Amino acid sequence: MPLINVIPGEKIPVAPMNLRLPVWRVPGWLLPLWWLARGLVRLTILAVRYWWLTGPAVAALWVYARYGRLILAGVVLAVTVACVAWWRWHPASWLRFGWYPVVARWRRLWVYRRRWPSIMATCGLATAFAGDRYVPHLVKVRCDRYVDEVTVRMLPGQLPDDWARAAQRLAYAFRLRDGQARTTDRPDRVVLRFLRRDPLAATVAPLPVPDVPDFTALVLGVREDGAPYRLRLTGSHVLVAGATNSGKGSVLWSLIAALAGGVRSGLVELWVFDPKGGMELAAGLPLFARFAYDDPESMAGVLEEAVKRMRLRAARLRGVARQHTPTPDDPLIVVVVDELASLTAYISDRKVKERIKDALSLLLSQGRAVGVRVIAALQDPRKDVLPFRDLFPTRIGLRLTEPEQCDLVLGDGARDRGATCDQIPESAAGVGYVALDGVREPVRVRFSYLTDDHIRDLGRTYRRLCATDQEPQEETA
Ligand SMILES: Nc1ncnc2c1ncn2[C@@H]1O[C@H](COP(=O)(O)OP(=O)(O)OP(=O)(O)O)[C@@H](O)[C@H]1O
Repeated sequence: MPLINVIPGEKIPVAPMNLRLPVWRVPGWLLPLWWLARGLVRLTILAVRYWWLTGPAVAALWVYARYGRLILAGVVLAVTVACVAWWRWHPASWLRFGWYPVVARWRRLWVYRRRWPSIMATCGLATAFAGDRYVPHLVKVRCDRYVDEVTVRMLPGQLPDDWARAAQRLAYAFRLRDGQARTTDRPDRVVLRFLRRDPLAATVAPLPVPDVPDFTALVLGVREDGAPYRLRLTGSHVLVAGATNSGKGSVLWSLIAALAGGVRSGLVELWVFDPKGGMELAAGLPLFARFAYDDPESMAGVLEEAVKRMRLRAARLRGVARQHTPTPDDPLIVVVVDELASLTAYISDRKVKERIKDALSLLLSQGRAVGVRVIAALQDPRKDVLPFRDLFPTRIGLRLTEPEQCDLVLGDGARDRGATCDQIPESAAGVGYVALDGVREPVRVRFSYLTDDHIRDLGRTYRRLCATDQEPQEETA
C-alpha cells in the first residue's frame, strides 16, 4: 500500500547504486543507455532547481557564442553598474530584494544543502523506517546582515524542543556561532536562527530620553535583529540576574533613563534601594523620591512605607478602576532594588529579614494593578535567595556562571530554547536574554550603557520638579 506509511522527509538511498537482481534479462548494451537517460533527467531537474545559477550561465554562454567576448564583458559591466547604482540609490531595497536573496540561495546550496544529510544524522535528527533513512526537509533559507533563518519541515515524531536542544550543535556543525530554534504558525515546521555575525558586539550608546515615557514600550537597548528592545513595564515587575560585572547596572540605568522624563513631570516616583552601600546608584540621587542604602532596618521601613502607599491606593481605587493610571498627583511608584539577595538572604537579623520579605512579597503580588512596580537585580540566582522568581513576569538573564542558573532565572527549559546566559563572554557586558511570561523563545538584547557622566547629566536634566516634590530623602541609620 504505497500511500500509507509515507514519511514526509527526504529519503536517503541506502547505497548510491542499488542494483537488484533483474527480473527480466536485460541486454548489457541497454544498461549504459538507461544510466545516461537517468543522469540526463537528474541534470535537468538540478538545472531547473538551480535556475538562478544555470540561467545566467546559459545566457552568458549564448551572448558569448552569438556576439563574442567583448559584448559579454559589456553586458557583465552593465549589470554590475546597475547593481551598484541600485545599492547607492536605495541601499535598503537593494539589500532586501537584490543582495540578501542571492546570499540566501548561495548559502542554502553551499553551506546547508551540501552537508545537510550528514549533519542531520550526526545531530540525531534523522530517522530510519522500514530499512530506509529519512532526513528532515530543508524548506528555505533567509539571510540578513547577521542571521541565517533556516526553515525546516520536521519529521513525524519530532518536536520544536528537539530542535531547540540540537540548535547549538547544528550551529557549530555548520561552522556558525550561535543557534536557536523557533516555532512557526505551521505545526510541522521549525525555524532555525543561526548567527553569522554578532549584531550586539558593539556597546549601545545612551538612548534618547522621551519626555513622556510609554510604559508599554520603554526602549532600553537593541535586539539581536537590530530592532530597539522595548520593555513592557505596564503590569509587570522585572528581575535582572547576572554575575559580577555582567552589566546589571546598565539594565537598571537604562530603565531609569527611559523613565527619567516621567520623573521630571512627576508621573513616576523612583524608590531606590542600594544595599551595597549606595555605590552603584547614588549618582542618580536627584531623580529619586526615596533612596535607601546600607542599613537593613531603614530599608525595611521604606519598603513598608511603599506597602502602606499601595494599600491606601488600592482602597481608593476599589470599585472605581481596575487598573491604576499614573498622573502627577498619583504617580507610578517604581521600586528599584540593586542586589535583591542583600535584602532577602544576607541579613543576619531574622526579624528585619522577615519584615523585608513580607513587604516585598506584598509589593510583588499586589502592586501591579495599583501602579507599583518592582525592578530587582540579583547576582546569585540560587533558589534559596530567589523565593519570588515567579512573581516577576519579565526576567532578564545577563552573563551567568553556570548553565543551570539560566533555567533558575528565566524559567524551566529556557536554556534549551536558546537562552545560553552561561556562554555570554565576559567582554559582552550588558548582553542578556529576556524571558517574558507567555512568550516561548527568549530574546537576546544588549542594553544601553550610561557612563558616570551620562548619569550625572541625567540627574541634572531630569531632577524631580513637581509641586509636591521634596528633596530626595536619604534613609540612613
Ligand atoms: N551595556 C553595557 N555595554 C558595554 N559595557 C558595559 C555595559 N554594562 C556594563 N558594561 C561594562 O561592564 C562593567 C561592569 O558593569 P556593571 O557595574 O553594570 O556590572 P554589574 O553586573 O552591575 O556588576 P556588580 O555585580 O559588580 O555590581 C562596566 O564598568 C562597563 O565597563
